[in-house]
Amino acid sequence: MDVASTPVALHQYLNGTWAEGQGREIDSRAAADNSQVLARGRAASEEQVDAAFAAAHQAKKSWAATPMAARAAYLIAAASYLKEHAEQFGEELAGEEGKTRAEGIGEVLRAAQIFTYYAGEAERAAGTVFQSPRAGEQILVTSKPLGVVGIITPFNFPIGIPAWKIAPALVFGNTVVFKPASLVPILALRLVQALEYAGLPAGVLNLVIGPGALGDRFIANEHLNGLSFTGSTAVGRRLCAAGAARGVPVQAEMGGKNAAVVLADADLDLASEQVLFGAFRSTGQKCTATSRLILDDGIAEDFLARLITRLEQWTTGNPLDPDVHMGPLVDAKAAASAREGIDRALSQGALLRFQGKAPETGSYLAPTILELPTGEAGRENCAWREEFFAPILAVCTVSGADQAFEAAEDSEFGLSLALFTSNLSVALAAEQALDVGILHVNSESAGADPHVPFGGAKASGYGPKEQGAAAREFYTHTTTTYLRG
Ligand SMILES: NC(=O)c1ccc[n+]([C@@H]2O[C@H](COP(=O)([O-])OP(=O)(O)OC[C@H]3O[C@@H](n4cnc5c(N)ncnc54)[C@H](O)[C@@H]3O)[C@@H](O)[C@H]2O)c1
Repeated sequence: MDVASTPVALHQYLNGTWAEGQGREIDSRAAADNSQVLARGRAASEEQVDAAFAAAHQAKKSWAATPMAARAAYLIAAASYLKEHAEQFGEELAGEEGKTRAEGIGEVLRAAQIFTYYAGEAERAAGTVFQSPRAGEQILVTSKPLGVVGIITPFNFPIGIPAWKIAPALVFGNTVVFKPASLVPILALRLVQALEYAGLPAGVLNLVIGPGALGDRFIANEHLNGLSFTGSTAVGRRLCAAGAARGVPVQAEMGGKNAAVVLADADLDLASEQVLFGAFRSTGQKCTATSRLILDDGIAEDFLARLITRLEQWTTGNPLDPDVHMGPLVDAKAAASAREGIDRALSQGALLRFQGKAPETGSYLAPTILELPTGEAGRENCAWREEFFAPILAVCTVSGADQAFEAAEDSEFGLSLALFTSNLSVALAAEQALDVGILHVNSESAGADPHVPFGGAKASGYGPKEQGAAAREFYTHTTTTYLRG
Protein backbone atom coordinates (compact mmCIF):
# COMPACT_ATOMS: atom_id res chain seq x y z
CA MET A 1 0.00 0.00 0.00
CA ASP A 2 1.32 3.40 -1.00
CA VAL A 3 1.67 5.25 2.30
CA ALA A 4 4.56 6.92 4.10
CA SER A 5 7.13 4.41 5.36
CA THR A 6 8.18 6.48 8.40
CA PRO A 7 5.31 6.77 10.89
CA VAL A 8 4.08 10.28 11.65
CA ALA A 9 5.18 11.38 15.15
CA LEU A 10 2.15 11.90 17.40
CA HIS A 11 2.52 14.88 19.71
CA GLN A 12 0.24 16.93 21.92
CA TYR A 13 -0.19 20.66 21.21
CA LEU A 14 -0.27 22.54 24.50
CA ASN A 15 -0.12 26.31 24.86
CA GLY A 16 1.38 26.78 21.41
CA THR A 17 4.06 24.09 21.78
CA TRP A 18 4.31 20.52 20.50
CA ALA A 19 4.96 18.23 23.46
CA GLU A 20 5.67 14.51 23.88
CA GLY A 21 2.68 12.76 25.48
CA GLN A 22 3.14 11.49 29.02
CA GLY A 23 0.60 8.68 28.78
CA ARG A 24 0.89 5.19 27.35
CA GLU A 25 2.27 4.39 23.89
CA ILE A 26 -0.28 4.69 21.11
CA ASP A 27 -0.21 4.22 17.37
CA SER A 28 -2.48 4.61 14.41
CA ARG A 29 -2.67 1.83 11.86
CA ALA A 30 -3.64 1.59 8.21
CA ALA A 31 -7.33 0.73 7.89
CA ALA A 32 -6.61 -1.77 5.11
CA ASP A 33 -3.76 -3.51 6.90
CA ASN A 34 -3.73 -3.16 10.66
CA SER A 35 -0.13 -4.43 10.84
CA GLN A 36 1.07 -1.20 9.20
CA VAL A 37 1.79 1.65 11.65
CA LEU A 38 1.06 5.09 10.18
CA ALA A 39 1.65 7.21 13.29
CA ARG A 40 3.17 6.56 16.68
CA GLY A 41 3.70 8.40 19.96
CA ARG A 42 2.42 8.65 23.48
CA ALA A 43 -1.08 9.56 24.60
CA ALA A 44 -1.66 12.69 26.65
CA SER A 45 -1.70 12.13 30.40
CA GLU A 46 -4.57 13.43 32.53
CA GLU A 47 -2.22 16.17 33.78
CA GLN A 48 -1.59 17.22 30.18
CA VAL A 49 -5.35 17.50 29.64
CA ASP A 50 -5.46 19.78 32.68
CA ALA A 51 -2.52 21.78 31.27
CA ALA A 52 -4.40 22.18 27.97
CA PHE A 53 -7.43 23.57 29.82
CA ALA A 54 -5.24 25.89 31.89
CA ALA A 55 -3.66 27.25 28.68
CA ALA A 56 -7.07 27.71 27.04
CA HIS A 57 -8.34 29.47 30.17
CA GLN A 58 -5.32 31.76 30.24
CA ALA A 59 -5.81 32.70 26.57
CA LYS A 60 -9.57 33.23 26.64
CA LYS A 61 -9.75 36.91 27.62
CA SER A 62 -7.37 38.21 25.01
CA TRP A 63 -8.82 35.94 22.32
CA ALA A 64 -12.36 37.12 23.08
CA ALA A 65 -11.10 40.71 22.88
CA THR A 66 -9.43 40.12 19.49
CA PRO A 67 -11.58 41.68 16.73
CA MET A 68 -13.59 39.10 14.86
CA ALA A 69 -12.01 40.15 11.56
CA ALA A 70 -8.58 39.28 13.00
CA ARG A 71 -9.86 35.93 14.29
CA ALA A 72 -11.33 35.28 10.83
CA ALA A 73 -7.97 36.02 9.19
CA TYR A 74 -6.42 33.02 10.98
CA LEU A 75 -9.13 30.79 9.55
CA ILE A 76 -8.54 32.10 6.02
CA ALA A 77 -4.80 31.41 6.29
CA ALA A 78 -5.45 27.92 7.70
CA ALA A 79 -7.91 27.23 4.84
CA SER A 80 -5.28 28.06 2.24
CA TYR A 81 -2.77 25.77 3.98
CA LEU A 82 -5.29 22.91 3.90
CA LYS A 83 -6.04 23.50 0.22
CA GLU A 84 -2.34 23.54 -0.62
CA HIS A 85 -1.81 20.18 1.14
CA ALA A 86 -5.15 18.60 0.20
CA GLU A 87 -3.64 15.70 -1.77
CA GLN A 88 -1.15 14.67 0.91
CA PHE A 89 -3.61 15.03 3.77
CA GLY A 90 -6.41 13.37 1.78
CA GLU A 91 -4.20 10.32 1.14
CA GLU A 92 -3.24 10.16 4.80
CA LEU A 93 -6.91 10.30 5.71
CA ALA A 94 -7.81 7.51 3.28
CA GLY A 95 -4.95 5.35 4.56
CA GLU A 96 -5.93 5.81 8.19
CA GLU A 97 -9.74 5.82 8.03
CA GLY A 98 -10.46 3.65 4.98
CA LYS A 99 -12.52 5.97 2.79
CA THR A 100 -11.29 6.34 -0.78
CA ARG A 101 -8.54 8.77 -1.79
CA ALA A 102 -11.08 10.96 -3.64
CA GLU A 103 -13.30 11.06 -0.54
CA GLY A 104 -10.26 11.84 1.65
CA ILE A 105 -9.17 14.76 -0.52
CA GLY A 106 -12.78 15.92 -0.71
CA GLU A 107 -13.00 15.95 3.09
CA VAL A 108 -9.81 18.03 3.44
CA LEU A 109 -11.17 20.52 0.90
CA ARG A 110 -14.47 20.56 2.78
CA ALA A 111 -12.59 21.47 5.97
CA ALA A 112 -10.98 24.38 4.10
CA GLN A 113 -14.42 25.44 2.81
CA ILE A 114 -15.82 25.36 6.37
CA PHE A 115 -12.97 27.56 7.61
CA THR A 116 -13.64 30.04 4.82
CA TYR A 117 -17.37 30.00 5.52
CA TYR A 118 -16.91 30.79 9.22
CA ALA A 119 -14.37 33.51 8.44
CA GLY A 120 -17.35 35.19 6.78
CA GLU A 121 -18.99 35.59 10.21
CA ALA A 122 -16.87 38.72 10.60
CA GLU A 123 -19.06 40.32 7.94
CA ARG A 124 -22.45 39.04 9.15
CA ALA A 125 -24.87 40.59 11.63
CA ALA A 126 -23.62 40.28 15.21
CA GLY A 127 -26.82 40.82 17.19
CA THR A 128 -30.31 42.27 17.14
CA VAL A 129 -31.83 45.60 18.14
CA PHE A 130 -35.42 45.59 19.46
CA GLN A 131 -37.86 48.46 19.94
CA SER A 132 -38.43 49.34 23.58
CA PRO A 133 -41.91 50.06 24.98
CA ARG A 134 -40.25 52.92 26.93
CA ALA A 135 -39.29 56.28 25.43
CA GLY A 136 -35.59 56.95 24.96
CA GLU A 137 -34.56 53.30 25.21
CA GLN A 138 -33.38 50.59 22.81
CA ILE A 139 -32.93 46.92 23.59
CA LEU A 140 -29.80 45.25 22.21
CA VAL A 141 -29.23 41.50 22.13
CA THR A 142 -25.56 40.73 21.60
CA SER A 143 -23.65 37.46 21.74
CA LYS A 144 -20.46 36.59 23.57
CA PRO A 145 -18.17 33.55 23.54
CA LEU A 146 -18.83 30.74 26.01
CA GLY A 147 -15.13 30.73 27.01
CA VAL A 148 -13.19 27.45 26.96
CA VAL A 149 -14.84 24.85 24.75
CA GLY A 150 -13.99 21.13 24.77
CA ILE A 151 -14.32 19.40 21.40
CA ILE A 152 -14.48 15.60 21.16
CA THR A 153 -14.80 14.03 17.71
CA PRO A 154 -15.40 10.56 16.16
CA PHE A 155 -13.18 8.55 13.80
CA ASN A 156 -15.25 8.71 10.64
CA PHE A 157 -14.68 12.35 9.57
CA PRO A 158 -11.22 12.96 11.02
CA ILE A 159 -10.92 16.51 9.68
CA GLY A 160 -14.41 17.48 8.48
CA ILE A 161 -16.10 17.23 11.88
CA PRO A 162 -13.24 18.84 13.86
CA ALA A 163 -13.28 21.70 11.33
CA TRP A 164 -17.01 22.31 11.65
CA LYS A 165 -16.65 22.57 15.42
CA ILE A 166 -13.27 24.33 15.75
CA ALA A 167 -13.94 27.00 13.10
CA PRO A 168 -17.12 28.42 14.70
CA ALA A 169 -15.70 27.97 18.21
CA LEU A 170 -12.69 30.12 17.31
CA VAL A 171 -14.38 32.74 15.19
CA PHE A 172 -17.00 33.38 17.88
CA GLY A 173 -14.15 34.00 20.34
CA ASN A 174 -13.80 30.75 22.28
CA THR A 175 -10.58 28.96 23.08
CA VAL A 176 -10.48 25.21 22.50
CA VAL A 177 -9.22 21.91 23.88
CA PHE A 178 -9.63 19.31 21.12
CA LYS A 179 -9.58 15.52 21.49
CA PRO A 180 -9.89 13.52 18.25
CA ALA A 181 -10.71 9.80 18.12
CA SER A 182 -7.52 7.91 18.92
CA LEU A 183 -7.99 5.66 15.84
CA VAL A 184 -7.41 8.59 13.47
CA PRO A 185 -5.06 11.20 14.99
CA ILE A 186 -3.07 12.20 11.88
CA LEU A 187 -5.65 14.55 10.40
CA ALA A 188 -6.16 16.18 13.80
CA LEU A 189 -2.43 17.00 13.79
CA ARG A 190 -2.76 18.40 10.27
CA LEU A 191 -5.67 20.61 11.27
CA VAL A 192 -3.76 22.02 14.22
CA GLN A 193 -0.67 22.50 12.02
CA ALA A 194 -2.80 24.56 9.62
CA LEU A 195 -3.82 26.91 12.43
CA GLU A 196 -0.27 27.00 13.78
CA TYR A 197 0.90 27.98 10.29
CA ALA A 198 -1.75 30.72 10.37
CA GLY A 199 -0.06 32.10 13.51
CA LEU A 200 -2.84 31.39 16.00
CA PRO A 201 -1.77 32.75 19.42
CA ALA A 202 -0.57 30.24 22.05
CA GLY A 203 -3.27 28.61 24.16
CA VAL A 204 -6.16 29.40 21.80
CA LEU A 205 -6.23 25.85 20.40
CA ASN A 206 -4.85 22.85 22.28
CA LEU A 207 -4.74 19.25 21.10
CA VAL A 208 -4.74 16.17 23.33
CA ILE A 209 -4.57 12.75 21.71
CA GLY A 210 -5.54 9.64 23.63
CA PRO A 211 -8.25 7.18 24.58
CA GLY A 212 -11.89 7.98 25.30
CA ALA A 213 -11.26 7.98 29.04
CA LEU A 214 -9.47 11.33 28.64
CA GLY A 215 -12.90 12.76 27.80
CA ASP A 216 -13.97 12.24 31.41
CA ARG A 217 -11.18 14.61 32.39
CA PHE A 218 -12.75 17.23 30.09
CA ILE A 219 -16.06 17.13 31.95
CA ALA A 220 -14.31 17.29 35.30
CA ASN A 221 -12.20 20.34 34.41
CA GLU A 222 -13.15 23.53 36.25
CA HIS A 223 -12.28 25.71 33.21
CA LEU A 224 -14.67 23.92 30.82
CA ASN A 225 -17.43 26.32 29.71
CA GLY A 226 -19.02 24.18 26.98
CA LEU A 227 -18.54 20.82 25.29
CA SER A 228 -19.26 19.87 21.69
CA PHE A 229 -19.30 16.12 21.08
CA THR A 230 -19.91 13.95 18.05
CA GLY A 231 -19.87 10.17 18.34
CA SER A 232 -21.99 7.29 19.53
CA THR A 233 -25.25 7.79 21.42
CA ALA A 234 -24.03 5.88 24.49
CA VAL A 235 -20.96 8.10 25.00
CA GLY A 236 -22.82 11.28 24.02
CA ARG A 237 -25.62 10.73 26.51
CA ARG A 238 -23.11 10.07 29.27
CA LEU A 239 -21.36 13.36 28.52
CA CYS A 240 -24.68 15.23 28.31
CA ALA A 241 -25.69 13.93 31.74
CA ALA A 242 -22.32 14.78 33.27
CA GLY A 243 -22.39 18.26 31.69
CA ALA A 244 -25.93 18.91 32.96
CA ALA A 245 -24.90 17.86 36.47
CA ARG A 246 -22.19 20.55 36.37
CA GLY A 247 -24.27 23.17 34.53
CA VAL A 248 -21.98 23.06 31.47
CA PRO A 249 -23.79 23.24 28.10
CA VAL A 250 -23.21 20.18 25.93
CA GLN A 251 -24.00 19.79 22.27
CA ALA A 252 -24.05 16.17 21.13
CA GLU A 253 -24.47 14.77 17.63
CA MET A 254 -24.85 11.02 17.93
CA GLY A 255 -25.76 7.79 16.16
CA GLY A 256 -28.14 7.14 13.30
CA LYS A 257 -30.12 4.41 11.56
CA ASN A 258 -31.15 6.38 8.51
CA ALA A 259 -33.84 5.22 6.11
CA ALA A 260 -34.30 5.69 2.39
CA VAL A 261 -37.93 5.47 1.28
CA VAL A 262 -38.63 4.67 -2.38
CA LEU A 263 -42.26 5.18 -3.39
CA ALA A 264 -43.98 3.76 -6.46
CA ASP A 265 -43.86 7.07 -8.36
CA ALA A 266 -40.10 7.57 -7.88
CA ASP A 267 -37.53 7.83 -10.66
CA LEU A 268 -36.04 4.39 -10.00
CA ASP A 269 -32.83 5.00 -11.92
CA LEU A 270 -32.04 8.09 -9.86
CA ALA A 271 -33.19 6.44 -6.63
CA SER A 272 -31.05 3.32 -7.14
CA GLU A 273 -27.97 5.48 -7.81
CA GLN A 274 -28.59 7.66 -4.76
CA VAL A 275 -29.35 4.75 -2.42
CA LEU A 276 -26.11 3.11 -3.59
CA PHE A 277 -24.16 6.28 -2.71
CA GLY A 278 -25.99 6.79 0.58
CA ALA A 279 -25.51 3.23 1.81
CA PHE A 280 -22.05 2.34 0.53
CA ARG A 281 -19.90 5.42 0.01
CA SER A 282 -17.30 5.81 2.77
CA THR A 283 -17.92 2.09 3.48
CA GLY A 284 -21.20 3.00 5.22
CA GLN A 285 -19.21 4.74 7.96
CA LYS A 286 -21.19 7.98 7.90
CA CYS A 287 -23.60 9.04 10.60
CA THR A 288 -25.98 9.93 7.75
CA ALA A 289 -25.42 6.69 5.78
CA THR A 290 -28.54 4.83 4.62
CA SER A 291 -28.86 1.58 6.56
CA ARG A 292 -32.61 0.95 6.23
CA LEU A 293 -34.36 0.79 2.86
CA ILE A 294 -38.17 0.98 2.71
CA LEU A 295 -39.63 0.01 -0.65
CA ASP A 296 -43.18 0.34 -1.92
CA ASP A 297 -44.19 -3.23 -2.77
CA GLY A 298 -45.23 -2.22 -6.33
CA ILE A 299 -41.63 -1.40 -7.30
CA ALA A 300 -39.60 -3.37 -4.75
CA GLU A 301 -38.30 -6.10 -7.08
CA ASP A 302 -37.61 -3.70 -9.94
CA PHE A 303 -35.75 -1.34 -7.60
CA LEU A 304 -33.65 -4.09 -5.99
CA ALA A 305 -32.71 -5.46 -9.41
CA ARG A 306 -31.44 -2.00 -10.44
CA LEU A 307 -29.56 -1.49 -7.17
CA ILE A 308 -27.90 -4.91 -7.40
CA THR A 309 -26.92 -4.30 -11.04
CA ARG A 310 -25.16 -1.13 -9.92
CA LEU A 311 -23.53 -2.91 -6.97
CA GLU A 312 -22.15 -5.59 -9.28
CA GLN A 313 -20.04 -2.85 -10.91
CA TRP A 314 -18.92 -1.53 -7.50
CA THR A 315 -15.36 -2.46 -6.52
CA THR A 316 -14.05 -2.80 -2.97
CA GLY A 317 -10.32 -2.65 -2.26
CA ASN A 318 -7.28 -0.50 -1.45
CA PRO A 319 -8.67 2.97 -0.71
CA LEU A 320 -5.69 4.60 -2.45
CA ASP A 321 -6.41 2.84 -5.74
CA PRO A 322 -8.23 5.43 -7.89
CA ASP A 323 -10.46 2.76 -9.48
CA VAL A 324 -11.87 1.54 -6.18
CA HIS A 325 -15.37 2.64 -5.11
CA MET A 326 -15.19 1.50 -1.51
CA GLY A 327 -12.33 0.93 0.94
CA PRO A 328 -12.15 -1.10 4.15
CA LEU A 329 -13.77 -0.32 7.49
CA VAL A 330 -11.64 1.62 9.94
CA ASP A 331 -10.08 -1.54 11.39
CA ALA A 332 -10.43 -5.31 11.61
CA LYS A 333 -12.38 -5.00 14.87
CA ALA A 334 -15.05 -2.88 13.19
CA ALA A 335 -15.29 -5.39 10.33
CA ALA A 336 -15.56 -8.34 12.74
CA SER A 337 -18.33 -6.59 14.63
CA ALA A 338 -20.19 -5.90 11.36
CA ARG A 339 -19.85 -9.55 10.31
CA GLU A 340 -21.20 -10.61 13.68
CA GLY A 341 -24.15 -8.24 13.10
CA ILE A 342 -24.91 -9.89 9.75
CA ASP A 343 -24.81 -13.36 11.34
CA ARG A 344 -27.19 -12.25 14.09
CA ALA A 345 -29.57 -10.66 11.57
CA LEU A 346 -29.62 -13.90 9.54
CA SER A 347 -30.30 -15.96 12.66
CA GLN A 348 -33.23 -13.63 13.39
CA GLY A 349 -34.84 -14.35 10.01
CA ALA A 350 -33.17 -11.95 7.56
CA LEU A 351 -32.33 -13.20 4.08
CA LEU A 352 -28.93 -12.48 2.48
CA ARG A 353 -30.22 -10.85 -0.68
CA PHE A 354 -26.85 -9.68 -2.04
CA GLN A 355 -23.23 -9.62 -1.02
CA GLY A 356 -20.55 -8.20 -3.32
CA LYS A 357 -16.88 -9.04 -3.51
CA ALA A 358 -14.15 -7.69 -1.25
CA PRO A 359 -10.59 -8.67 -0.34
CA GLU A 360 -10.80 -11.44 2.21
CA THR A 361 -8.46 -9.83 4.73
CA GLY A 362 -9.27 -8.29 8.12
CA SER A 363 -10.91 -4.89 7.65
CA TYR A 364 -12.86 -5.46 4.48
CA LEU A 365 -16.56 -6.17 4.23
CA ALA A 366 -18.34 -6.44 0.90
CA PRO A 367 -21.51 -4.38 0.34
CA THR A 368 -24.36 -6.41 1.82
CA ILE A 369 -28.14 -6.28 1.38
CA LEU A 370 -30.32 -8.07 3.94
CA GLU A 371 -34.01 -8.61 3.18
CA LEU A 372 -36.16 -8.53 6.29
CA PRO A 373 -39.46 -10.39 6.83
CA THR A 374 -42.49 -8.12 6.36
CA GLY A 375 -44.26 -6.65 9.39
CA GLU A 376 -43.29 -6.85 13.06
CA ALA A 377 -40.76 -9.68 12.66
CA GLY A 378 -38.67 -7.55 10.32
CA ARG A 379 -38.79 -4.54 12.64
CA GLU A 380 -37.53 -6.63 15.55
CA ASN A 381 -34.46 -7.67 13.57
CA CYS A 382 -31.16 -6.24 14.81
CA ALA A 383 -30.37 -5.06 11.26
CA TRP A 384 -33.38 -2.73 11.55
CA ARG A 385 -32.70 -1.57 15.10
CA GLU A 386 -28.92 -1.35 15.62
CA GLU A 387 -26.41 1.00 14.07
CA PHE A 388 -23.82 -1.32 12.46
CA PHE A 389 -21.82 1.58 10.94
CA ALA A 390 -20.85 -0.60 7.99
CA PRO A 391 -21.91 -1.20 4.35
CA ILE A 392 -25.02 -3.17 5.32
CA LEU A 393 -28.48 -2.26 4.05
CA ALA A 394 -31.61 -3.78 5.64
CA VAL A 395 -34.62 -3.80 3.30
CA CYS A 396 -38.34 -4.05 4.02
CA THR A 397 -41.41 -3.62 1.82
CA VAL A 398 -44.55 -1.64 2.61
CA SER A 399 -47.68 -0.54 0.82
CA GLY A 400 -47.93 3.21 0.12
CA ALA A 401 -46.56 6.40 1.66
CA ASP A 402 -48.36 6.18 5.01
CA GLN A 403 -46.96 2.74 5.79
CA ALA A 404 -43.54 3.86 4.55
CA PHE A 405 -43.50 6.87 6.89
CA GLU A 406 -44.70 4.74 9.78
CA ALA A 407 -41.85 2.26 9.13
CA ALA A 408 -39.30 5.07 8.80
CA GLU A 409 -40.38 6.50 12.16
CA ASP A 410 -40.00 3.11 13.83
CA SER A 411 -36.47 3.78 15.09
CA GLU A 412 -34.99 5.33 18.19
CA PHE A 413 -32.80 7.49 15.91
CA GLY A 414 -33.78 10.55 13.87
CA LEU A 415 -30.80 11.93 11.99
CA SER A 416 -31.39 11.82 8.25
CA LEU A 417 -33.88 10.40 5.75
CA ALA A 418 -33.96 10.17 1.95
CA LEU A 419 -37.35 10.15 0.25
CA PHE A 420 -37.74 9.28 -3.43
CA THR A 421 -41.01 10.42 -5.00
CA SER A 422 -42.18 12.60 -7.87
CA ASN A 423 -45.16 13.86 -5.86
CA LEU A 424 -44.51 17.24 -4.22
CA SER A 425 -47.50 16.86 -1.87
CA VAL A 426 -46.03 13.61 -0.52
CA ALA A 427 -42.64 15.31 -0.06
CA LEU A 428 -44.30 18.13 1.90
CA ALA A 429 -46.26 15.60 3.99
CA ALA A 430 -42.97 13.86 4.83
CA GLU A 431 -41.47 17.13 6.00
CA GLN A 432 -44.34 17.38 8.51
CA ALA A 433 -44.62 13.71 9.47
CA LEU A 434 -41.02 12.62 9.97
CA ASP A 435 -39.06 13.36 13.11
CA VAL A 436 -35.63 13.72 11.50
CA GLY A 437 -33.07 16.50 11.56
CA ILE A 438 -32.30 16.25 7.84
CA LEU A 439 -34.67 15.29 5.01
CA HIS A 440 -33.40 14.71 1.48
CA VAL A 441 -36.02 14.55 -1.25
CA ASN A 442 -34.68 12.71 -4.32
CA SER A 443 -31.08 12.69 -3.09
CA GLU A 444 -29.02 10.40 -0.86
CA SER A 445 -29.38 10.52 2.94
CA ALA A 446 -25.77 11.67 3.39
CA GLY A 447 -24.49 15.12 2.49
CA ALA A 448 -24.55 18.40 4.36
CA ASP A 449 -23.76 21.95 3.27
CA PRO A 450 -21.79 24.14 5.69
CA HIS A 451 -24.22 27.09 5.66
CA VAL A 452 -27.35 25.27 6.88
CA PRO A 453 -28.14 23.58 10.21
CA PHE A 454 -26.98 20.00 10.69
CA GLY A 455 -28.05 17.64 13.45
CA GLY A 456 -30.43 14.92 14.51
CA ALA A 457 -33.68 14.38 16.40
CA LYS A 458 -34.48 11.70 19.02
CA ALA A 459 -31.42 9.61 20.01
CA SER A 460 -29.36 11.22 17.23
CA GLY A 461 -28.95 14.67 18.72
CA TYR A 462 -29.00 16.74 21.88
CA GLY A 463 -28.75 20.50 22.26
CA PRO A 464 -28.35 23.16 19.56
CA LYS A 465 -27.63 22.06 16.00
CA GLU A 466 -24.30 22.54 14.24
CA GLN A 467 -23.15 24.45 11.15
CA GLY A 468 -24.45 27.58 9.45
CA ALA A 469 -26.10 30.20 11.58
CA ALA A 470 -27.09 27.43 14.04
CA ALA A 471 -23.49 27.23 15.27
CA ARG A 472 -23.76 30.68 16.88
CA GLU A 473 -26.47 29.33 19.19
CA PHE A 474 -24.10 26.86 20.82
CA TYR A 475 -20.78 28.71 20.73
CA THR A 476 -22.14 31.98 22.17
CA HIS A 477 -24.51 33.15 24.84
CA THR A 478 -26.45 36.41 24.70
CA THR A 479 -26.64 39.53 26.81
CA THR A 480 -29.80 41.64 26.55
CA THR A 481 -28.97 45.28 27.18
CA TYR A 482 -31.71 47.84 27.99
CA LEU A 483 -29.99 50.98 26.77
CA ARG A 484 -31.25 54.43 27.79
CA GLY A 485 -29.41 57.55 26.71
N1 LIG B 1 -24.64 12.73 14.31
C1 LIG B 1 -23.47 13.07 13.79
O1 LIG B 1 -23.25 14.20 13.36
C2 LIG B 1 -22.39 12.04 13.73
C3 LIG B 1 -21.31 12.24 12.85
C4 LIG B 1 -20.30 11.27 12.80
C5 LIG B 1 -20.36 10.14 13.60
N2 LIG B 1 -21.43 9.98 14.42
C6 LIG B 1 -21.54 8.78 15.24
O2 LIG B 1 -20.27 8.45 15.80
C7 LIG B 1 -20.19 7.04 15.99
C8 LIG B 1 -18.91 6.53 15.38
O3 LIG B 1 -17.80 7.20 15.91
P1 LIG B 1 -16.90 6.62 17.10
O4 LIG B 1 -16.89 5.12 17.02
O5 LIG B 1 -15.61 7.34 17.03
O6 LIG B 1 -17.75 7.07 18.37
P2 LIG B 1 -17.35 6.97 19.94
O7 LIG B 1 -18.54 7.43 20.70
O8 LIG B 1 -16.78 5.65 20.24
O9 LIG B 1 -16.14 8.01 20.10
C9 LIG B 1 -16.32 9.40 19.81
C10 LIG B 1 -15.30 10.19 20.59
O10 LIG B 1 -15.62 10.08 21.98
C11 LIG B 1 -14.46 9.68 22.69
N3 LIG B 1 -14.89 8.92 23.88
C12 LIG B 1 -15.08 7.59 24.00
N4 LIG B 1 -15.43 7.30 25.27
C13 LIG B 1 -15.50 8.47 25.94
C14 LIG B 1 -15.84 8.84 27.28
N5 LIG B 1 -16.16 7.94 28.19
N6 LIG B 1 -15.81 10.14 27.61
C15 LIG B 1 -15.51 11.07 26.69
N7 LIG B 1 -15.15 10.80 25.41
C16 LIG B 1 -15.16 9.51 25.04
C17 LIG B 1 -13.66 8.87 21.68
O11 LIG B 1 -12.30 8.77 22.06
C18 LIG B 1 -13.86 9.71 20.44
O12 LIG B 1 -12.98 10.82 20.44
C19 LIG B 1 -21.42 6.47 15.31
O13 LIG B 1 -22.40 6.21 16.28
C20 LIG B 1 -21.89 7.61 14.39
O14 LIG B 1 -23.24 7.58 14.05
C21 LIG B 1 -22.43 10.91 14.52
